[in-house]
Amino acid sequence: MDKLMVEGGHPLHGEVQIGGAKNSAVALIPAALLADSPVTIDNLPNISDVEVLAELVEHIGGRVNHNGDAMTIDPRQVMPMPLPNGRVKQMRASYYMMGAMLGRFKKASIGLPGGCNLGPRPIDQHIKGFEALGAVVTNEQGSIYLRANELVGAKIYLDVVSVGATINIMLAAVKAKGKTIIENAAKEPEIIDVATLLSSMGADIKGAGTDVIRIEGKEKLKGCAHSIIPDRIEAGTYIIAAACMGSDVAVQNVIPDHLESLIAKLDEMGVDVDSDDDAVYVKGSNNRLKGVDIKTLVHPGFPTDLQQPVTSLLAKAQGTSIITDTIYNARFKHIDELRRMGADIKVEGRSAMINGGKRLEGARVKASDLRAGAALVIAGLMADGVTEITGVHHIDRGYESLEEKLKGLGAKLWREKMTEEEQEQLKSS
Ligand SMILES: CC(=O)N[C@H]1[C@@H](OP(=O)(O)OP(=O)(O)OC[C@H]2O[C@@H](n3ccc(=O)[nH]c3=O)[C@H](O)[C@@H]2O)O[C@H](CO)[C@@H](O)[C@@H]1O
Ligand SMILES: C=C(OP(=O)(O)O)C(=O)O
Repeated sequence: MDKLMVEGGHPLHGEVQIGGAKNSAVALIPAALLADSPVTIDNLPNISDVEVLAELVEHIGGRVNHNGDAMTIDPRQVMPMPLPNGRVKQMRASYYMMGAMLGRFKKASIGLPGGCNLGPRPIDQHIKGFEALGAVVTNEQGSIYLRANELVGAKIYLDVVSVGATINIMLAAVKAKGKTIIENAAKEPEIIDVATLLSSMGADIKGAGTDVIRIEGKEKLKGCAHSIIPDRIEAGTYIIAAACMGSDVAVQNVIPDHLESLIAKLDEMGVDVDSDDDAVYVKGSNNRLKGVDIKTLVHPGFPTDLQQPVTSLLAKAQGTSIITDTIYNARFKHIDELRRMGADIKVEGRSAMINGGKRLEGARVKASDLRAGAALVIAGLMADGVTEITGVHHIDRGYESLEEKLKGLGAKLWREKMTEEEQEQLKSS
């Protein structure tokens, strides 16, 4: 087990290239199972969530050829086998195997998904959608069983705007008989990306990216090639790091429109930030950043996945900031760790009150989840001395080549093996 060491105080400058979106990749790989010939996905991020999904696909008979940032999935030999609990629990998006297997075989059995622990993350809306399409869904001893004689299109109103439920229902509905309408659908760019892939496979989907998606089911879908959109959350993380530490940083291969809510908040704080077609340019700032209030919302609002990283920037800004997470009720595990580093932050309910402008000091901290890890890396870049971050496997779920990319910008960070004693301490903490 590794820990990540970050030596603070080194300014960032230069260019960083952003990879493909994790939250697209993890849906596109299961989507490929719906085709009757190979699907090639390009611009795949090199992250552990992608590896785990590829292993799941191979476990049920799929052939996966992973070469750099391209993956070809041959789904022809896939069988409707149960999916092993262990791997499924390592990530959230293994739930997309339900929609894909249901669409293809009219049945699936799969362990309950894992992913970041951010408070309760039910999947009732996914199940509501599958049931509306005609599936019988049962939950037995921690596994979900889905079975349908046939899938028939339906009108489904989501009680909660859910990215996962929207995509999962799309995956099953593209192979259902007749028309499905998803109302109150999520509008994240990754949903459009999944719809683009499915359309290239021959699916008939209209309205992805709006809150009403209309799908006309097809009997057959074919293989195709697809390139993933850039990861707006990875991009946002580097933009925030640059705002904390940058002199002149270009964050390349992004879709700036996907980052509007972040860029607007940075503007409000006094960060010098600019963009063109596929890059965002940040000029770092000194002590003149102003605290701001932020509320996370569904897209196009401020993304919850940047709530934790941006908290580290707000800890630097002068004055008081309040950040409220309306999506998750317990996404604040990074706050105790930031406090260990000297930040002055209080949590009340779904809000964190940040009294900014305090100097941060390197400390031993624990990444409890993916974006908590990102927040701690950013804090470590700003802090005096060395910050030691454990729980690095969370970071590896979603950031490709984090050290290399940050080192390329002038940061100083490295991995060290944890001693047995440290590993024991981590397990019991
Ligand atoms: C793999 C992936 O794409 N993960 C993203 C996806 O997660 P995920 O798809 O899990 O998130 P959802 O959009 O489904 O969840 C949003 C909210 O709805 C609630 N909910 C969701 C489904 C459901 O059936 N019932 C229910 O109550 C959740 O508890 C949460 O409070 O969108 C989240 C919100 O942008 C992001 O933080 C995650 O990075
Ligand atoms: C919450 C996240 O991921 P997941 O849904 O995969 O746990 C995230 O990417 O910030």
